[in-house]
Amino acid sequence: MMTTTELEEMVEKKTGQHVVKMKGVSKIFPNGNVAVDNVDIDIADGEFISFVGPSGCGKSTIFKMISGLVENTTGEIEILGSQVQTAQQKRTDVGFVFQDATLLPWRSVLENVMLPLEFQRMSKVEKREEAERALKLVGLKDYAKSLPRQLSGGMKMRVSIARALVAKPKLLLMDEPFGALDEITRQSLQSELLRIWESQKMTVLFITHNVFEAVYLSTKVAVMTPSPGKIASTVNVSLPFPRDDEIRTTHQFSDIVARVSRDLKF
Ligand SMILES: Nc1ncnc2c1ncn2[C@@H]1O[C@H](COP(=O)(O)OP(=O)(O)OP(=O)(O)O)[C@@H](O)[C@H]1O
Repeated sequence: MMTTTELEEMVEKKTGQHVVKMKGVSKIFPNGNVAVDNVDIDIADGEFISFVGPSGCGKSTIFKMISGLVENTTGEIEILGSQVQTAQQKRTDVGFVFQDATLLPWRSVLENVMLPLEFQRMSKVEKREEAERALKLVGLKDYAKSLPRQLSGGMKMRVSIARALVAKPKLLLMDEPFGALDEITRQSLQSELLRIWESQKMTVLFITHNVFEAVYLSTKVAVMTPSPGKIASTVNVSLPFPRDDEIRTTHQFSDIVARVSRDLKF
């Protein structure tokens, strides 16, 4: 088991490179809504950071600015060492997972996972092998030929995660991926996600409304408050990895949950 200090050293060692750097970033929509106000945040390589906050505090807008879908009004955003516009062109570096699995219903599970590789210069055999590898990672290798409608909600989400992982992204953006799942499925997918994150050595940015989920998953939690959307605090989650289910019942876990919940109220 990795101790807290070892974990911090591991993240520290990789900290030479910041995967996301935001400085003085604001987004004011044309109707005057200040969705994000003067956000500064540096996210180190290998970090798992959750953004928690009430509806409307700017979480999705931050993700949209990182992915280049929405332009920032002020400030600078650097992703994987380049300005966001350039990062946008290197699409395979960044993977996305949303609350809705958004699978193509007429395509098999394997064909859905192969989608992001469609325009890559690889042979069909290689594409298939990469998709099979991603499906194995999420524990669905036996469902390659199934159609999405034959899967449960949790399995569909696993396919969606496999599709995001197939191009081996360095940065994975997950916008409330488990929000629509029941609590048991949700907890099992949380454990799976941590196992994948540890084995794939990528950086994950994760949006959730659920403080327990944020603390269980993350190395850091960015607590956001609304009107205007701001990062009120960044809380280090100094719990060791790998994290098993028991960790959720420890005092240390409850203390961090209490700290995040307190910051949410400011
Ligand atoms: N296109 C838009 N035009 C005007 N205002 C917008 C637009 N998109 C978002 N907003 C406003 O910006 C603020 C932040 O929205 P955002 O969707 O980023 O919040 P959020 O924290 O992701 O919310 P939720 O948890 O409900 O998804 C909200 O007040 C929202 O109404």
